[in-house]
Amino acid sequence: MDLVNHLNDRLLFAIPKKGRLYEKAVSILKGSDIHFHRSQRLDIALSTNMPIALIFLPAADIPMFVGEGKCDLGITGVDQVRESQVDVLLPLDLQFGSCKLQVQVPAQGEFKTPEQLIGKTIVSSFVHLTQRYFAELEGVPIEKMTTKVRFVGGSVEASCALGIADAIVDLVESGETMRAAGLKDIATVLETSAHLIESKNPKGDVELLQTIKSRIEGVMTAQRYVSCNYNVPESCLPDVLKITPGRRAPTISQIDDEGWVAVSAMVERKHKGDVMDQLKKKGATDIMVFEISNCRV
Ligand SMILES: Nc1ncnc2c1ncn2[C@@H]1O[C@H](COP(=O)(O)OP(=O)(O)OP(=O)(O)O)[C@@H](O)[C@H]1O
Ligand SMILES: O=P(O)(O)OC[C@H]1O[C@H](OP(=O)(O)OP(=O)(O)O)[C@H](O)[C@@H]1O
Repeated sequence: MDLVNHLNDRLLFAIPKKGRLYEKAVSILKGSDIHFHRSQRLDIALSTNMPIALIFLPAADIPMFVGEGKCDLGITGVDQVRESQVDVLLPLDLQFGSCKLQVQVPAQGEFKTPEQLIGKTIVSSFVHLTQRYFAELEGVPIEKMTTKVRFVGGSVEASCALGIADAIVDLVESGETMRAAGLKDIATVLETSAHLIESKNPKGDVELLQTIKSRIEGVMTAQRYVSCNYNVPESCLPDVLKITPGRRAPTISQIDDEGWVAVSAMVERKHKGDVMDQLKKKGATDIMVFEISNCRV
């Protein structure tokens, strides 16, 4: 199939081709009912049910493609967007790929603060963010800074042990990689998570773009909330509605039992245990929690 000619009338959506963000990005596409089949080794997949082409790219390259309007939408980390210095919209925090870009030094070494690293050598895959951070620390423009920043594409954590860096700037989530390399963090340059990113000059159909955004927003909401349903004496309503105010408002229905009503409300998944305990104490019965498989908000 001549894939390139099939791209003309499609909205182009850039997806990380591998690494930390890949699985979750693909599961968001699935949750959004964007069907596709990706042939082995091909980095372009045409959606089989929507006029969308998925372009699988390295997470670091996605901001550039979206920033230049070559792709209309993308999924990547805020760290990659800031490092690329491109101007894109960030309409949705996808709430995965959360970590921090941190200044790390040998745990047993002499450096305790980032100021002590002024004039030293720092190794990172994020050279622009590192330069900007140390230039600000020195209070001078990047061209005048004395701190040296060197690029390494991967295994940055080995740089201090190998004698090519006094400190590194790298991503930290659990801290395991950092500790295993004998390093500790002394400052945070940036907090990041995966976001939906959007071109400021989209070439694709704007209505379709809105539909995709709304579907992804629905997937995020479905992941964040559960539906909580219970029966309660009408006299207890003021108390229980304080516990389950819902996203907008709870649904209250009459039931075939004099003086009783049924309540249905969206509850944050992380609070569901507490909410059920509190409802029981305030007189609710038959309390049930259901998964929301999808929704539009
Ligand atoms: N440990 C982590 N925890 C959470 N998110 C992370 C972590 N490491 C990286 N990320 C996020 O995932 C993005 C891609 O990182 P990843 O290491 O998967 O890159 P990659 O595309 O596989 O490239 P590389 O080949 O350079 O490793 C990062 O920019 C960051 O937003
Ligand atoms: O704090 P932690 O939970 O240990 O995570 C941090 C590590 O995760 C990332 O690398 P990744 O494992 O994705 O591999 P990479 O070095 O090939 O990018 C990052 O570059 C760190 O090395």
